[in-house]
Amino acid sequence: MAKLGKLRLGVNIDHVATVRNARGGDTPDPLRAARIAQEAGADGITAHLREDRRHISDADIEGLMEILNVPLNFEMAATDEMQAIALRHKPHAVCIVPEKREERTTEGGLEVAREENRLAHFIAPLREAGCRVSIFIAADMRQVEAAHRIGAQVVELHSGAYCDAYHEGRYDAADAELAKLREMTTFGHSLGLEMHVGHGLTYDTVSPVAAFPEVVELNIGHFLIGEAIFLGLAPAIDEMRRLMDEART
Ligand SMILES: CC(=O)[C@@H](O)[C@H](O)COP(=O)(O)O
Ligand SMILES: NCC(=O)COP(=O)(O)O
Repeated sequence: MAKLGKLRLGVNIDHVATVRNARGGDTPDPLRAARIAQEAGADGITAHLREDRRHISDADIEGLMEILNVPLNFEMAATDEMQAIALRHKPHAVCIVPEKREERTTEGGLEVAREENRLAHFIAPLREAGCRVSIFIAADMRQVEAAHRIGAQVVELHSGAYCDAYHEGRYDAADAELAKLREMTTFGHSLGLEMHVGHGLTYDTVSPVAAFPEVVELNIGHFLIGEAIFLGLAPAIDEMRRLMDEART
């Protein structure tokens, strides 16, 4: 069987900032994590500047723009405040994600189909500024089509439902979620979208997703930062990289 192209690994460093913010000081430093991640072979760094600044801060984004040699994937809600920040920094990629203040994490994908007109106008200046615009959505055909219609270049499919089902032992549901992800990566690719997947991925769940031929990037954070406590960040990334490469063979 032919070997697939190399899959990019974007390391999300949000939860280094979560630990830092638990004490309100400077450590652990997300910028240090980003440096280690890029030295360990991360192909990009992902950071989500939430409206409530619960983890990543404005200063973190500024620092990342200064120090990174790999692309920054800047995750943000579709608000005027975030658009202005993105236009000031012009990161390589901007990923538009849904946000609810009270949620524990990003629970679902963006409702693009319901807000097509507003989102098309929202992303236009980001594209004009040279950012690759990515839309974080559920594996749902209506949303993939809408993301394409509004002019997004990239779609990131939310893998949380698959990972949750797997880790809760609901294997039939996990298989069903995986099948949706598989189908929508093929469909999105057929429309000319660059296909990414992310959220909740772990060593146990990454391989089937990494084997999807049309996927070019996985964004993984919470699990890697957790593993870093036990293994160190570089070895945790190495193991994820190994599993991804193995799945591509
Ligand atoms: C958009 C996404 O899936 C992640 O970047 C996630 O938002 C990380 O931050 P939280 O864990 O605060 O949701
Ligand atoms: N966009 C998903 C992401 O960046 C990482 O999500 P998680 O691995 O922290 O759940």
